[in-house]
Amino acid sequence: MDPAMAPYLGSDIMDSMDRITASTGGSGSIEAIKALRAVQTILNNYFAKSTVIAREETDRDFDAGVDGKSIREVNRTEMVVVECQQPTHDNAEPPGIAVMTTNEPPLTEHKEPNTNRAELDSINIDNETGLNGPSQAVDCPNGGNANSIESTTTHATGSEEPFSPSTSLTSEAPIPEPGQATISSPKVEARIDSPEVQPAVIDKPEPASENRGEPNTTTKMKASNDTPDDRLRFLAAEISRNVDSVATDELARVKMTTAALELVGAVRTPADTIMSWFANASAVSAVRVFLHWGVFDAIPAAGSETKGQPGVSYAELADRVGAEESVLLRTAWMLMSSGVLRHTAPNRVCHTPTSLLLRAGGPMSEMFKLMYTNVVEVSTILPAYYDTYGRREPLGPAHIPTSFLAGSPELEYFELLHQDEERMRGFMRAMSITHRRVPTTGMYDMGWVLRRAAEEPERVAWVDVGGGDGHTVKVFRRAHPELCAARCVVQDLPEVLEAAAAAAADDDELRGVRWVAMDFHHETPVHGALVYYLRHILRDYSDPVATKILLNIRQSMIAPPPAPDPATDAPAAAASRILISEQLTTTPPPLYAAFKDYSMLSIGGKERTLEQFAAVAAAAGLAVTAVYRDLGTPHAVIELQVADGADAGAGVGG
Ligand SMILES: C[S@@+](CC[C@H](N)C(=O)[O-])C[C@H]1O[C@@H](n2cnc3c(N)ncnc32)[C@H](O)[C@@H]1O
Repeated sequence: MDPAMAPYLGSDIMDSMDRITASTGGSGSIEAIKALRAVQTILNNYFAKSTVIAREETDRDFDAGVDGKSIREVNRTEMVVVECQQPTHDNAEPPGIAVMTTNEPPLTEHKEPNTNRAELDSINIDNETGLNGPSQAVDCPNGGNANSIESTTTHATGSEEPFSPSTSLTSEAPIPEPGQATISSPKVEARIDSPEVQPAVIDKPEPASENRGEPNTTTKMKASNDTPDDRLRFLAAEISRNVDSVATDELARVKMTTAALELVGAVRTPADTIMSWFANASAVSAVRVFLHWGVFDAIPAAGSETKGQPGVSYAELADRVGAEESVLLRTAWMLMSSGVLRHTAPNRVCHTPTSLLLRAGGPMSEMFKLMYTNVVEVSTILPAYYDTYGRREPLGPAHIPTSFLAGSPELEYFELLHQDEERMRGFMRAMSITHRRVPTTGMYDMGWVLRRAAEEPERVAWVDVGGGDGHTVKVFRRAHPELCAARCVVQDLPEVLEAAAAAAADDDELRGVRWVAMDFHHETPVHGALVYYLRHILRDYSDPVATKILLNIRQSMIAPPPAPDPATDAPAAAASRILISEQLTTTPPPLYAAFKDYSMLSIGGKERTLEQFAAVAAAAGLAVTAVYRDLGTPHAVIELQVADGADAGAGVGG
């Protein structure tokens, strides 16, 4: 897009809005159509820009698998310190008052938020621990054989990450009011990392997309939301404001998408809204058919033009997939009008970045299939499911809608997946692309973990509970090469780890990581680790099941130490912490967050609010001690420790 156009796009919409509100009778709908067109122009320009990004991602995801190094790292964390129910020792914070927030300034290079670089640099690296060694270092204490699986038990349930909503009518972030990513207090006090880091007073910077010498967005927004028309003007301005940075700034992209989609929704008629659901559903249906026929693989990729012509003719394509040309054409039209495929004159069809992601074996194509089953197919039996089990949340882990759909209600979700090896592999592949939409690094302050790992070399530093094929550990170790592989453990079901450990043998980034087979419904075999990391685990389960999983982990944790004993002056072992990396749902959630929660119903899981996480934690004898919230997505890291008075684990060791 020509950047010179940027200032005019917003005013175009605003002019149309003015004309809508000024007009009466029939002309109002004409103006509404003009406004919609203006919004469409914005969206088209936006998607033209995002196409460039998508193409990079397409190549990366498809040709090279997920490459965490090229994932755009945007520092966008807000830390919320919640009421701290413990610990009680001397250097603990007093039981806190709720909700303080910070924003980090955007960074040109990645670092973990709130991490004190100087402090990290001063860590006395012990060569024996491998903490400063090459990332493949395997000679750390507690080191294991990359290919060994250390214990075996069986089975469980789980879920997957829904696919990108970027071209459908969804909103990604919990930003009911775009622009509200900044919190109003000019100075906030943040307890960075209790109990080991002193409280700090931090000046709140403006996020990049708002820091352009324009009037304060939050103030403007509040002033502009008095009437529905003000709201429309605000949304138009919000889109305009973010145009320049949308291709480079993730937060700007999210704000712009959220505002544009809300704007479209606001100027559409209710009947059009209802019909648009079925337009989206038809595109989903067409994708499913084309996946089944192998159409996305039969269209040549860019660069393989025949006789200088892009793509392939409809007749040739129909021939390649064994379909009648007219039915192929009508299905393709559905996808062209949805921006999934591109028509070129006279009778040819080409890939777009979206359709490239749908080629067989790609992680996005696997994600599509998973979501198709869990959302679309499950929807066909949901009324019957509720008639059978009652109109209540599925408690699971068995007797969930997906197992009901499969005709095997007695099975848990992962038992279902394991019945079909290809489906299971597809699930794991789908999980591997969640890092950009569901940030892994960049949210949590890793300072204490790295420091304590150096100070307590006998302890396991990082246990990825339900870590699958280790892709998350990989991403963490790229960001923190000091995190020695042999101090990291990936725990998962035996059947998952068997394949993962074998594949890891050829992967330099995973060499030395320990693989511990287990069933988190029954045990947590690694005791006294610094961190038990649960990414996308609890959301797969109902409250009672999630509580049981946390309870099992608590048995292995070290509780916050009592006050140091002046007689011995022995330094206490750092308390173990659980880090839950998941969506933090707001009430009410925006569309994308609601959709993720709704899709979790299919497997008996749920996305949770902070209060719901705190309740599940409390039932397991744990307390929420900090929350790091991502500003660009609805995701957060919720930190738990053993609550005051609760029994804790068995002590240090592996
Ligand atoms: C939704 S995936 C999340 C994977 C990974 N943590 C991530 O963020 O991509 C759930 C993981 O939990 C594992 N899992 C399911 N049931 C389990 C159980 N009973 N014990 C251990 N792992 C289990 C699955 O194999 C899968 O790897």
